[in-house]
Amino acid sequence: MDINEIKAIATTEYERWLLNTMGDDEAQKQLEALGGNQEEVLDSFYTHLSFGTSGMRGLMGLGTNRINGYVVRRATQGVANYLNKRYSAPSVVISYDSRKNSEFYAKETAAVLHGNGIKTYLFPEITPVSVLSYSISYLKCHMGIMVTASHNSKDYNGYKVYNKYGYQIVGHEPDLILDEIESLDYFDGINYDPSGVITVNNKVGKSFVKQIVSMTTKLEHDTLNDLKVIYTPLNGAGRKYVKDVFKGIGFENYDIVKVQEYPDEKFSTCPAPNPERILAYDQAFKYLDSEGGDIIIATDPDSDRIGTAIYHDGMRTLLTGNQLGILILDYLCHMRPPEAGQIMVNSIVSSPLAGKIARDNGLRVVNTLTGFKYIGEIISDLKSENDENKYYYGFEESNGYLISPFICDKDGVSGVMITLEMAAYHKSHGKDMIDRLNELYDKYGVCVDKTRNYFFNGAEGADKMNRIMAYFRDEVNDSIGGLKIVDKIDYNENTGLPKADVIQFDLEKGSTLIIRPSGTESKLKIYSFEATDITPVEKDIISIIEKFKGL
Ligand SMILES: O=P([O-])(O)O[C@H]1O[C@H](COP(=O)(O)O)[C@@H](O)[C@H](O)[C@H]1O
Ligand SMILES: [Mg+2]
Repeated sequence: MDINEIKAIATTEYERWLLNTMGDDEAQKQLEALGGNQEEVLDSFYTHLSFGTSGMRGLMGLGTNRINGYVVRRATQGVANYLNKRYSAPSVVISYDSRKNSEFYAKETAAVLHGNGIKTYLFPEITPVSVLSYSISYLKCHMGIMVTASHNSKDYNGYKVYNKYGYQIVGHEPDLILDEIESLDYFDGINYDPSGVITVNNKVGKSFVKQIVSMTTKLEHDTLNDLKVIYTPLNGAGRKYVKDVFKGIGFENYDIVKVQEYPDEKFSTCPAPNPERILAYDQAFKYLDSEGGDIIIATDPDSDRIGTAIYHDGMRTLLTGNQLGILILDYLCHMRPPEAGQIMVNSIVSSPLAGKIARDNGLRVVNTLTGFKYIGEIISDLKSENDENKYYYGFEESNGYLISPFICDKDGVSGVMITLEMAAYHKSHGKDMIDRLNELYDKYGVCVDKTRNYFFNGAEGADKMNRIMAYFRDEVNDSIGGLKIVDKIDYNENTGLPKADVIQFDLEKGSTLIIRPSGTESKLKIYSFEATDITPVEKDIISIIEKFKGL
């Protein structure tokens, strides 16, 4: 389809929405405001939101390619139809984070599910997504839904869907649910009944915290409390649970960044509430500068990502998701050595250094595609064979960690606990986290990892990203930036993993480059792992991307 046909479809759909939202004054106002901007109409209506790496996610606003009440209710009606066909008496638990409209969409989701005769539980307040995952088995539900756009900026929202095992839907399930959704209209055939939704009681959360506290590595009280932590929930759902875990393990030496302690739907002091980005630590560093402290720990708004930053040699230093993953692995191996047959699971974009350390400690390493759902699937398979003890640890590059198979999703709350214990342990040996990392580089070889993001907005951006991927797939075969390509893996071919739009280049001198479009944001991600300086490679890649950007 060429761009003019796509524009025509978007305009027709826009006009249909104008007609069908009569009576909804707010929607009419927003649609009319959109009307003057052709590009906005195109982006809002050129496609229907679909399931990406982590559910349905998009900018909030009116349109089929946006998150709004109409899109949420239609998606939920599709989910309800799917569940009612599959189970005789399905039940669902719903949670939400702190962003604008999250509570409203969660309530709309509950009303539609209940309107379809589904037993529906709703958390009474903002709750981490890992608690939602936990609550699915606790409440014996068939599904869980979390309203969140995770770490994205304030204008986004989304809808994560969990299966009855507690990980985000994978394989054919998203397609089956999408088929149901796509057979529906946005304005008709949606059942709705907000009465009779059950409020989740606080036993679930208490049991979750108890589980986490039982996973502590039990440092001496003084060793633990010699570390001063500045914690920021980035205005999200982590605060209450993290505080309860601190209490449970006897940790008192912390401050919470005041301006980020409670929800602020504008994320005024952290416009990018993403623990992967140094910007997110700005307030926490200011706090540390005035109040003192050893490390900063941050969780994202739905509290499944966690990151950490310190002053090292006087410089503000953010650990990458891989570095933190490696340090947690190293610490765990020291405190509770792996048993024979145990596995570490990580994604294909995780640092090869983690694999080296894991193997050296007797672990078997299993790689998955990007998306913690694939790690969750492995845990769930182990559970179904009563083999969950084989799971030792799992992590992914984008700041997701899980130190025990007590749930099937990454968890920021236990992540905070283990990070603080690891840092306290190293402090008691006169080191900070970077010192320990350098020791690991000395032992296993340097592996510098970097993830670069290139944003491409809207319909045209999506098209450009496709063309860039095609270019790397078809045209780049011999060398990049003067380094010879030793091996090239296209994950769209048979690699033993599900097919995915990912290309990996193994270069001479032990470097690796991986390119893929993000499944959660409109951007291309380029990951590099280098044993050597690959600045020329970086330059080459950037010039290719810039060329396409300008086209
Ligand atoms: O947003 P979160 O914290 O749920 O994190 C989500 O996005 C990450 C990055 O995905 P992508 O590279 O496709 O953008 C995934 O690895 C993760 O498993 C997923 O849950
Ligand atoms: Mg998140």
